[in-house]
Amino acid sequence: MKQYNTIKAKYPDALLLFRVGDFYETFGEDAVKAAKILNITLTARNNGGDQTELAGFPHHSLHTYLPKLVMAGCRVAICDQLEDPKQTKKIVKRGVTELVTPGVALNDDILQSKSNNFLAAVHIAKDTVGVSFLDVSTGEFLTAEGSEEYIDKLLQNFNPSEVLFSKQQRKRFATAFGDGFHTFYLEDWVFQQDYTAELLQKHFDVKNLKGFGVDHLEAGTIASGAALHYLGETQHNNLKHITKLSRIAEDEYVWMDRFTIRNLELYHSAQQNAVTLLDVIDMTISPMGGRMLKRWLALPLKNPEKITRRHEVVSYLLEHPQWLEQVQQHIKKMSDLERLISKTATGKINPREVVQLKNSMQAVVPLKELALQSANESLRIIGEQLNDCQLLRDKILETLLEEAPVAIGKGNVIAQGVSETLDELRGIATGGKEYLDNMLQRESERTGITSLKIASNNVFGYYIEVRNTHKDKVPEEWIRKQTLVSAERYITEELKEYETKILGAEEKILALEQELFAKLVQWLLQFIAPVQQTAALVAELDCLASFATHAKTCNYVRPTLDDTFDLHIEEGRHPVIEQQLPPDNPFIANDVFLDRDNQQIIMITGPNMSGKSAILRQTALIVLLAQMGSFVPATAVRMGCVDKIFTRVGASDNISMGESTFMVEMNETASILNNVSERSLILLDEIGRGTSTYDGISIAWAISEYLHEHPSRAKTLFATHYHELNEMTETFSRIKNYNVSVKELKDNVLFLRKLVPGGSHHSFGIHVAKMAGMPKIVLQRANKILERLEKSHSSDELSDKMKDIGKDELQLSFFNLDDPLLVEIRDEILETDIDTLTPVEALMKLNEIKRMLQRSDAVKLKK
Ligand SMILES: Nc1ncnc2c1ncn2[C@@H]1O[C@H](COP(=O)(O)OP(=O)(O)OP(=O)(O)O)[C@@H](O)[C@H]1O
Repeated sequence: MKQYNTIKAKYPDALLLFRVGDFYETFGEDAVKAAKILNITLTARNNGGDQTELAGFPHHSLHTYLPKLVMAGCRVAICDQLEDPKQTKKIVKRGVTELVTPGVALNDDILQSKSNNFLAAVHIAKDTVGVSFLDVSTGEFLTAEGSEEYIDKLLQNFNPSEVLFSKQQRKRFATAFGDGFHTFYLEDWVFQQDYTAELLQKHFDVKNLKGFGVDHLEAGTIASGAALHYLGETQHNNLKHITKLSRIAEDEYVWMDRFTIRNLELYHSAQQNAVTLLDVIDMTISPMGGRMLKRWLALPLKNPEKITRRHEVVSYLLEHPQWLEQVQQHIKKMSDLERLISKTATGKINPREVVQLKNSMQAVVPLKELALQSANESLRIIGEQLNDCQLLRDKILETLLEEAPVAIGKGNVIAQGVSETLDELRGIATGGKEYLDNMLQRESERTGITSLKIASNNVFGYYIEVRNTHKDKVPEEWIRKQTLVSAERYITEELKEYETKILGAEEKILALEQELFAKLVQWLLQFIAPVQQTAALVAELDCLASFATHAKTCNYVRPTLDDTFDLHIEEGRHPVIEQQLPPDNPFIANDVFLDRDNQQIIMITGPNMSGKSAILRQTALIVLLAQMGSFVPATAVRMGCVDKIFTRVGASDNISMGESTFMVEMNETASILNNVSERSLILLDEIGRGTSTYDGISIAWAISEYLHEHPSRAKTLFATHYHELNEMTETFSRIKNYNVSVKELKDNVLFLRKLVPGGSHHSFGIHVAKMAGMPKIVLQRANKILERLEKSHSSDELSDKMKDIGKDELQLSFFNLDDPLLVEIRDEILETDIDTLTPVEALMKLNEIKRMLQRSDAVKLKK
């Protein structure tokens, strides 16, 4: 326990897996935690008078248990035996060989093939924030600097598995970025400029970081240095695959804040099992392609030339289906090149994986040829840059056996002809066995014992076995070693001699194979950069092929980019919803036209559930897909590139997320108004409904007016229940009213889901309340009130009608219901003094009552 305690003291924050013989053991609090997470037995043992908890598992089960511990958020220190217990009489030397944390993992069981596993470090400086993202499993190392909002967006995009910051910034981090991450703090001195710069320069073997274009990002490089420091702390010292530090160029990508990313459900959704855009569009074949697609989705391009180049390739692939198929066939043959080469660098690659590396690079040969032959220039450039690393392939081919096993140390790894010594030893090992066979035959003939057998076990080594019936024929010089029920086992001088030779040879073979394999892995290190570059190009091809496949399957078209500020979508569809509707309920396509001169802001009114949000979101998704380089779900799209996408959803949609409502909504809307640009696309969904009707309308009105008057004239879609906003078109020339049409049936509505010009006059909340199962009596009453109020055009008429309704009449049985909102609605109606209201105010009051009914519906549904 003394040795355990010394080691444990060095890793107080980690769960220590302590190798004892064939087991990994945990003790004390670690054992309690491990037993709970792994569902293994917790026992206790006496430790010098004290009881210590103990839980363990066989060492070969590490790959099953380790991921569970790490995914539960544990940092796990693996303490191994550093010497062969057989070779020492003292306590075996032990030491931590790896510290696995959520953000620093190389284990295939922990990593997801189509997702990066990023470790992030954040450094909050005086007037900026620096961030770094490092995936030790692929070698990607990125940095950026900017406002808290920007860093927050990047954290959302890169979704790191672990985030580091300094001890003194613990609170600031939580305030700025929330508590949704696995976090770990490092001592403050790590986040010092001198220390981190020196660490990075030493790692990259450079005098300064100018070559990476990041030297001006002080906070960013501090964060990067801290991430690198952490790798050292977690015993990851072979990091040759981290070959560069790249800047995330903010100005190259479309800006989307965390709210937009979440609201558009690009790659994660607040609802469990909800289908995301990535789920729908991802048709990549390779893990590196999958990871790149996710990155492209998080960082859509702004530069029209770069986007057009991707569109051109997708067009080419669609026009040449055979070419596309062949490309995909070759990519299919490749393993995860990025992770294989990272494993090579970290020394964690096994023989079978080295063969996979060779076979993957082999598939690059025909891929390169295909790309070079293509008539598309971008593809030819990819072809030129693809490096099939012939030297690497030849060397692996001649060094390793094609069927090399996973485990080194069990033989059959190194090919014939690599080492003369190895071949000789193999000759002895197999020749020795042959000799034993000859000996068996010779001794059988000499002794006349027909059932002689030569075998071996761990205790006696090789022996000759004689059944009891032949015992009397055994020669004198044989030495008896073991007696069984029906046989005796003997050894002979000759047998011992050959055994030594064979066993010696086998041991030497294994040691030599290990040595030769290690040498090969070392030699492979020179190929890190070309393999990484090739992997990135294959990933790019895979993404473009995925766009083409998806475009074909789902009938997407190529968008046309121009340098206008327009957005013209003809028959646009929502890429996710259209996939989920049953065949008998096809998606209804809609046109959306926005520009800066005539139709800058579209007010979309329409009943609940009519499809307003779908139109807003599909517009953003079409723009995003186009700027990623993908084709789009529409019949035609012409657009100027967008530089920022803002989405805001009125607070009541967020109630379920438990956010403070109206304040959040206003804060977020304010941030749009402060950041809006000429090329921004703004989607506002029911903004203002988190407060009373009067406030809500006023705020929605003021926001729309601001956007209209703002010199940026940013394109805006505003979905709202407030029909009052339709009046804005009279004053503001670039605001246009549209509504999502419905057909009114006798006592129901039919959703046509078509966006048509003009405002709408009802919100049909009562119909939706009916659909949601509101008690009939409530509905009847609501309809009656609605009908009378809507017929009223003048104050007098309205007040008469309201008087007509009569307060006594409102004392209905349905108000005895438990729903506190219904009681609130009743009070609202009873307290309304209709005589004091103007017609508009009376109508607003009515709307408020309707909205309360809808909210009541929401409460009911939630229950
Ligand atoms: N164009 C369409 N074609 C077919 N189905 C659609 C279409 N648009 C929306 N839907 C379906 O209608 C449902 C409601 O749409 P959506 O959430 O956009 O309505 P909404 O008008 O925003 O409602 P609310 O005002 O209550 O938020 C969607 O979940 C989808 O299943």
